[in-house]
Amino acid sequence: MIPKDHPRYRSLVARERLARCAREGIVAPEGLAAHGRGEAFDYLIGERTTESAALAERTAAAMLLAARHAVISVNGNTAALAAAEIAALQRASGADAEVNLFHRTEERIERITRLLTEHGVRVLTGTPERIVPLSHDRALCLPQGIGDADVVLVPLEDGDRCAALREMGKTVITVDLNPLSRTARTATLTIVDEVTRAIPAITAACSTLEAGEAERLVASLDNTYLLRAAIDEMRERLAHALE
Ligand SMILES: Nc1ncnc2c1ncn2[C@@H]1O[C@H](COP(=O)(O)OP(=O)(O)OP(=O)(O)O)[C@@H](O)[C@H]1O
Ligand SMILES: CC(C)(COP(=O)(O)O)[C@@H](O)C(=O)O
Ligand code: BAL
Repeated sequence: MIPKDHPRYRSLVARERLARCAREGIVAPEGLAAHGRGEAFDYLIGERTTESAALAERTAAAMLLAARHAVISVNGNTAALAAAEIAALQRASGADAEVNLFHRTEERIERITRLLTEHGVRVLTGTPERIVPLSHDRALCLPQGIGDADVVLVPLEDGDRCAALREMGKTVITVDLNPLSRTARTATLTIVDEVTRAIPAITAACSTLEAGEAERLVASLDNTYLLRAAIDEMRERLAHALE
C-alpha cells in the first residue's frame, strides 16, 4: 500500500501497475527496463509537463483531428499505464487504436486487447500482415489499421519502426521522455513528456483548440526546436539542481 502523501506516490503507483501487468503477461519484462529509462529522463524535466511539451501536445491534437485516418499504436507499457486515457483520447479525436508489439505473442495481444476494451477503448482486430518493412514483429499490423493510417501516434516507440513508418509516408507522433532516442529524433512530432501526462493533455487540447490555432500549430511545427527545448530544460535543471 503506497501512502498518498509519499513524495513519489505517482511514480510508485505507476511502477506497481507495471509490475502487476508484467506478472499478468501484459507488460513485457523488458518493458520494466524501458520504463526505468523513461523515469530517469522524467527526473531531468522535473516530472512535469514543460512548456515545449504542452505546445507539442496541442500540435498533436491538431494533427490527429486533421487526419484522414489516425491510429494510436499501443504497446504493453502504454496499455498498462494509460488504457483509460487512450479511451478518452479516442473519443475526443476519433482515432482508431491497434495493439502493436515488439515482443509479440498472440497471448499478449489478446490480454492487452482485453485490458484496453475493459477500459473503453475500441480496439481494431483482424489478421495482421507484414506491412511495415522491418525484420521484427512490429512489422505485423492491420491493413485496415496502421497499414491504412496517414497519422500514427506511437507512444514509447522503437526508432526503426518510426523511421519505417516515416518512409512509408506516414506522419508519426511519438511520446518519448528521451529527446535523444532514435524515435524522438525520427518522428514528425515528438512529445517529450510522460505518457500518462501527455495523453490526457492531447485529449484536452482536442476540445480547446481555437479557430485557426490548429492550422498555425501544424504550419509552425519544428521538431528539432521541441527536442532542443527539452534538452535545454534538462540542462537548466541540472545546472541548478543542488542550489
Ligand atoms: N512512461 C513513459 N512515458 C514516456 N516515455 C517513456 C515512458 N517509459 C519509457 N519511455 C521512453 O520510451 C522509449 C521506449 O523504450 P525503448 O527501449 O524502446 O527506447 P529506445 O530503444 O531507447 O528508443 P529508440 O529505439 O527510439 O532509440 C525510451 O526512450 C524511454 O525513455
Ligand atoms: C518493452 C518495449 C518498450 C515494448 O515492448 P512491447 O510491449 O512488446 O511492444 C519494447 O519496445 C522494448 O524496448 O523492448
Ligand atoms: N524497443 C525494442 C528495441 C528497440 O528499441 O528498437
